Amino acid sequence: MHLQLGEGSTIIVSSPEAAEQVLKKHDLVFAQRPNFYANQIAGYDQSGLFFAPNDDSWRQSRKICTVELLGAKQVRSFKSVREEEVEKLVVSIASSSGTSINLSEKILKTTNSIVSRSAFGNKCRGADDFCQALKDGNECSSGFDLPDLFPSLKFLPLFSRTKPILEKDIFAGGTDTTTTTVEWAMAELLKNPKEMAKAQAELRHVLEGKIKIHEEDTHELRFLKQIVKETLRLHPPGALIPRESKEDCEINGFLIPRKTKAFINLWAIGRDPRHWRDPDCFIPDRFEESSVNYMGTNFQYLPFGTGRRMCPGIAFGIITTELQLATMLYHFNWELADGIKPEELDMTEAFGLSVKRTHPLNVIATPVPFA
Ligand code: HEM
Repeated sequence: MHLQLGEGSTIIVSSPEAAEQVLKKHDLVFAQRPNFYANQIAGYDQSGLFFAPNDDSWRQSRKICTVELLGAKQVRSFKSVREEEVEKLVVSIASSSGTSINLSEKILKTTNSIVSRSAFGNKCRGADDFCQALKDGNECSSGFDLPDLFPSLKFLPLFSRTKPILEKDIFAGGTDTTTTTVEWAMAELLKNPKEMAKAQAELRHVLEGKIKIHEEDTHELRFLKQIVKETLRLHPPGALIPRESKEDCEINGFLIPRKTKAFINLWAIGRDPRHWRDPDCFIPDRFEESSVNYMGTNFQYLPFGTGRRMCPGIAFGIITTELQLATMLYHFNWELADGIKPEELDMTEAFGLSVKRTHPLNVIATPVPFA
């Protein structure tokens, strides 16, 4: 779809086939992000990684990100942080058991603590302000400190330019997307009690009365992993990936001029009826026998994007999501607050940079005695 927005051309890419053209065949042409006015504010004048132009500084930043911060070894090294914060979540939910709680808020706080402790070594000064700012879409006034968690980074060339990434991109990118995923997964499970029961049966069978869930336990949770995949198909937090062409190219017989903005519509791609049976239904089982994965090679399923600008935080995002979900489902039974029936749960999506729920998830949690 072509939109003429002011002087610039914009294309919306809504099919797996067209996404493959843009993100694979013309990957290098579309490795830029558009420089919107909003980016200049939210993206700190393109100084962060997400909105950075495709240049040496971005390459250096990305390397630091993938090797020093978000590589498999680094992600593993933050295991105790994730487990501690998720344990606090359990305590916090248990303290309000039997009464209505705003689960969206609790998930946001937990993810925020996990990401900030991993990125900064301690809880973000003004974490509550930051959570509020994420909810409101405003700028956080508190600012962040970068302690000496990664002292070696200071000696890398361009460190002063990459510092903002550690401070803002990782924090904001990691918190918002992961929170949204956990929240939608819980909402879908509350709306689909059969899937909830199946997930809890798997957990209680695999964990067999364990008091505490460790990250390794999630490896065996096949159905839980399918739930996360299905949630990201229906609710990709970054529903529109922004890219821009750096030179003319041809796609499906159309000339796409230089500086055309392209939005890859992951939301539409994940619900394409030519590729997905009952596309609007939450059916985690569809991934049972499927080889479709997160790695960006299946163009009908791109929740983390693909190519040069693909998300570097997949491992961090997935384990944080899985651990929170597994723990909440294992330790508690869940129902919707205010007498709302599963089929009545409002699933309206809010307008914003990431696709969140319009209404918070108000629930009642009952602790499971054996857990
Ligand atoms: C469920 C969780 C997450 C989802 C669904 C997600 C999704 C995405 C998507 C769709 C993109 C754009 C990719 C493209 O243009 O092809 C992206 C980029 C990015 N993500 Fe994530 N993300 C998640 C978690 C994280 C986490 C935990 C971090 C860091 C801690 C992170 C950091 C980034 C960064 C820095 C970029 C920009 C990469 C670049 O432009 O080179 N993300 N993410």
